[in-house]
Amino acid sequence: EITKEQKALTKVIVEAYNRHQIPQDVAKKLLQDQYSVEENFLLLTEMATSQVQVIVEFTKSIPGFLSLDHEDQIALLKGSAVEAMFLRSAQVFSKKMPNGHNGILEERIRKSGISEEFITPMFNFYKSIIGLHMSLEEQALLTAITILTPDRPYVKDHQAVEKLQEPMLDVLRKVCVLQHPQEPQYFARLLGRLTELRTLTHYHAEMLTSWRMNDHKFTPLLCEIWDVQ
Ligand SMILES: Cc1cccc(C)c1-c1noc(C(C)C)c1COc1ccc(-c2ccc3cc(C(=O)O)ncc3c2)cc1
Repeated sequence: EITKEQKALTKVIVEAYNRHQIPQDVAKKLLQDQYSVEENFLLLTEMATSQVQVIVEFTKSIPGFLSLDHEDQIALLKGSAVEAMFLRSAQVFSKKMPNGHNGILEERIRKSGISEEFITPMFNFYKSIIGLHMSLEEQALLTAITILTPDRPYVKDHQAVEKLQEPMLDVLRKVCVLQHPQEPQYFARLLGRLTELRTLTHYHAEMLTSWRMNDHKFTPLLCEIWDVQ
């Protein structure tokens, strides 16, 4: 069923996903005890900056990515960073973190100057992802598939990106059948999450605007990837 090549591809993606993580000293900062809106915003900015670096390194490990047109590489990263971070931060909530990160991360996000109209869809998404109980392979493959979305803005060579994304979709479909035999629609549900992620990217753009209106500062890396300031 799963070919040798597909096994090898999954192994490369899962290893890259495991290798590139937020450094524990950055993650531990979530536990410090200041909980003001300002403090939470600064902490989340630091987490997001570190997470973007992790996503860039993970993306560079995706077979074939570095052979894409360089401007397309940038367009794919800019177009998928927020979605990859939603997926990644969702894993924090679903892993019952030993040091209780998930409750703390949720509390800081809820108190960081994000308006209620975005908080609701955001945590509905988190709930729906957690409810899927994704395996590590599924998380890693879904993140790679999200990054390799051909129809991001400014991508020139759609076909080259499709050629990388399709084998990932094929192996994810087979992994889902193997790991959720009792749920034939599981793969379709996973892809449905990617559609929901697109709407969150739209909300996120508005979140950025409202933060900027209240004169919140971002790091140079976030300004570059999100085209702000
Ligand atoms: C608020 C929001 C929601 C979703 C996506 C984005 C980009 C934003 C968002 N939008 O803007 C911001 C900042 C700039 C205020 C954010 C904040 O993003 C993040 C991104 C990632 C994480 C993150 C990722 C992995 C972790 C691993 C571990 C561990 O393994 O122990 N622990 C903590 C971790 C924290 C937290 C906040």
